[in-house]
Amino acid sequence: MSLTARFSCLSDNDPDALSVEQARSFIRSQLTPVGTHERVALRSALGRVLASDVIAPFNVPAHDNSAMDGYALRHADLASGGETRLRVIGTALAGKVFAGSVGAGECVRIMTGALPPAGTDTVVIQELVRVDGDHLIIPAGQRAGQNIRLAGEDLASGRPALAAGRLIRPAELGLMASLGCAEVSVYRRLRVAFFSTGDELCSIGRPLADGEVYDSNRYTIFGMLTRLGCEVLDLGVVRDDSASLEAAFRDATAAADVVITSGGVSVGEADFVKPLMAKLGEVLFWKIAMKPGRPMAFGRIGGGERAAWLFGLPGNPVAVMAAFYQFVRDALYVLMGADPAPAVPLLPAVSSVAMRKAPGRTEFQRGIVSQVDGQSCVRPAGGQGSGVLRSMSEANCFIVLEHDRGQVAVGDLVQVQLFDGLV
Ligand SMILES: Nc1nc2c(c(=O)[nH]1)N[C@H]1C(S)=C(S)[C@@H](COP(=O)(O)OP(=O)(O)OC[C@H]3O[C@@H](n4cnc5c(N)ncnc54)[C@H](O)[C@@H]3O)O[C@H]1N2
Ligand code: MOO
Repeated sequence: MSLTARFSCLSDNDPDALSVEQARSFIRSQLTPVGTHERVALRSALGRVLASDVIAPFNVPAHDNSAMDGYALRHADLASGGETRLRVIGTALAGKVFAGSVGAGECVRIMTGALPPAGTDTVVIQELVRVDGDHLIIPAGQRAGQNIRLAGEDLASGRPALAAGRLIRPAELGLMASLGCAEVSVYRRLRVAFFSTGDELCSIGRPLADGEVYDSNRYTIFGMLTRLGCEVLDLGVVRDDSASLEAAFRDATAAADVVITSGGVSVGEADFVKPLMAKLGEVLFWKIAMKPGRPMAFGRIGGGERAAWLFGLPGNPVAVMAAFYQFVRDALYVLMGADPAPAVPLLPAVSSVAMRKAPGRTEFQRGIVSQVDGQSCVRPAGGQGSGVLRSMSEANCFIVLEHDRGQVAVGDLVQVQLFDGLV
């Protein structure tokens, strides 16, 4: 039997295919972070992963301060039932310490963020009070300590504010800035090399010959890797011959932590990729019970110091993206040091159409989720062929039809994965 025949994945219910969950946990079990760290200026840390804990060097907020515009007073001065009349003796502004102290029967106008003057313990918001010349009338029902943010309430001095492994998003940048961090220690960028295989592929910038298609996979892969913050190395289109492919694999392995290929992993005459992967390294699995993205090789290529992780993605343009988002993304996060790797939540939505689905594989349909009468509803975004990039572009989510699920009827609850997050 030829190698390509042994790597076949002909039947929809292939007993050799791993389930999506098995493939995910197997990949996860193989990987550890790349390990090398570097210090970068705070802004350059966006999208990177923290390599060491960030310990708060002081309390945040550093001092008690008012959460509202209003009046700072001594709670003990307030009558237990009915109104209280206090004399206003000055104003406390944010960024300026109020010089005096507040005695019995007195209060101070206070702005949000200002330190409560000595003697005060409570702030009453200005909307609740009446001003009568230099006096203030306060209604009953004020709680001791209300509207005062306490020192250390956000972050306590000496405690970890962020743990190593945290992916740095805008909130983390702001948090570290609030601690005065000008530089942070992050994992080095992951180096990912990729190339496309196939004699029918034409790189953009050249006219198409008969039977050729433009290579779009290198652009989707470039986009997905760049968004993940990887250092990308585009090795172009490699012809379907063993020598060129072997040279490309060696170049990629020498330069990168991860090698991604697209095409040539199925059973066609010219599908040399998998056998070569097996020759140059170790293919750990190559079939997943999913659609699209069924043939996907995962393994290690090269040896010793110069070994790289390998993802041999299928050629079909949507299969590339589905396999990347379902497996490669998480794997790259682990290699980048992210712990836990940021998960993409599965959210419930009501299907507005019937969908054909056979049990025995997980399907990732491209969908459009929208709010109808306060409820999330989803429908497929046009043609679901593995080569139809247009519906991938029009979709805003994957509709995830689980392994054991059969047909979907109108009104059934399904799970969706949104393409875009907020931050
Ligand atoms: N007899 C069988 N045929 C196929 C099977 C199967 O099990 N038995 N599986 C199908 C599935 S599912 C997929 S996915 C593809 C994967 O095959 P390959 O990884 O070998 O991909 P190719 O044959 O090279 O290409 C498939 C398709 O995608 C186009 N393509 C490839 N690379 C690019 C690129 N960089 N940019 C744009 N388009 C690309 C290529 O022209 C083909 O049309 O195999 C099925 N067949
Ligand atoms: O796995 Mo293929 O991706 O169904 O097109």
